[in-house]
Amino acid sequence: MTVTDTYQRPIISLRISITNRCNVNCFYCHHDGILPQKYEMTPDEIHRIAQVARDIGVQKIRLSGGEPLIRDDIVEIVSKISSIGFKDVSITTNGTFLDKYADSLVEAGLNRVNVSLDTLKPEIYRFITKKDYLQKAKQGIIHASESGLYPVKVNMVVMKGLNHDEIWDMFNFCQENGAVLQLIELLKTENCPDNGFIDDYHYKMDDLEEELVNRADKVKTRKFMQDRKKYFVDGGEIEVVKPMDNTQFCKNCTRIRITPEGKLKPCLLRNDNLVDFIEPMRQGKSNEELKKLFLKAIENREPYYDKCS
Ligand SMILES: Nc1nc2c(ncn2[C@@H]2O[C@H](COP(=O)(O)OP(=O)(O)OP(=O)(O)O)[C@@H](O)[C@H]2O)c(=O)[nH]1
Ligand SMILES: C[S@@+](CC[C@H](N)C(=O)[O-])C[C@H]1O[C@@H](n2cnc3c(N)ncnc32)[C@H](O)[C@@H]1O
Ligand code: SF4
Ligand code: SF4
Repeated sequence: MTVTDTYQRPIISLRISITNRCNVNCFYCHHDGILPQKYEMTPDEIHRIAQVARDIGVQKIRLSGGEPLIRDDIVEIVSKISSIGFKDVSITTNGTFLDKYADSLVEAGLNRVNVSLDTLKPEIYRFITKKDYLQKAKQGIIHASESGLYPVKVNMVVMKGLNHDEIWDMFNFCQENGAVLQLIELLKTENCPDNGFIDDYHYKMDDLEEELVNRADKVKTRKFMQDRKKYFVDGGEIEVVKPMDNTQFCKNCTRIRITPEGKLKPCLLRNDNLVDFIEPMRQGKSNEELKKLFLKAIENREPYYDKCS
């Protein structure tokens, strides 16, 4: 059974934000749209949430944050989720702990990772993250590929005047390491730091997409993945994530989220329609009652760039 929202969008994927903590400090970070949090859920609580999600037809789990690999119990969390039997269990990470964890995560049942890396230049990496972890992040990607996680995607937020001239170098790095390149539009959410970064660095991806169309041997549209385009170039793959003002993107959104404090979050860009899940769960509600909370959150879903425009 798959549940569909009032806009006929099937809910296929749950994104669990397991922490808002991070070991780096990217100046543009939207923390997956989540406001500052005091608490984190335990591995058993995360496991139960995933079970209820499975019961309402969710097929894919993504762990994100903050930096998910900052949690000492990350392997236990992945192992508990994987034991449920999802089609796909993945993590989005800055990669700096991947060298340490990749093998244990594979053993725990993780299928794949997206690793965020915006630049191959040490000084730009430091400017973006305030840390000197470029080598660690690159090593994390290399180790992830070698450990059998597949596909490994490299998430590159494209920024005007900062890294937009590095796209093809990054593509070469991905090609060398068997990774897919994912080019992401810089986005502002209500919890983003108010440092004027959009005015300074927002890069319109239109010219780039034109170049990709010309260079690609083949283009695919990922229907249940927000209608995203995937370009096949010189034996490699480049995906483009361009959400801003994109009604097609929201029209094909099939994901729901949960915050580190256990509130169901119907949309990345909103915090006014959350549904508390953890308190009822801690009070001992049955799976049937908890399923209703998922359905309530799904009922709250609206395509953001349709309603707001
Ligand atoms: N507006 C919007 N942007 C999103 C959403 N999900 C992801 N993004 C953007 O896409 C970027 C990449 O997200 P990831 O966590 O790597 O996952 P993904 O690319 O959505 O998922 P896969 O392609 O399945 O690996 C994030 O940085 C967000 O900026 C969403 O639901 N809405
Ligand atoms: C919030 S991070 C959390 C996971 C992990 N710490 C990481 O960096 O991959 C998830 C993704 O969001 C992206 N991201 C963060 N802030 C963004 C913004 N303002 N616009 C677009 N993408 C952003 C990051 O590059 C990363 O790929
Ligand atoms: S690594 Fe991820 S969570 Fe940490 S600051 Fe950067 S984008 Fe945000
Ligand atoms: S409705 Fe649009 S903005 Fe909201 S989570 Fe889905 S794709 Fe993102």
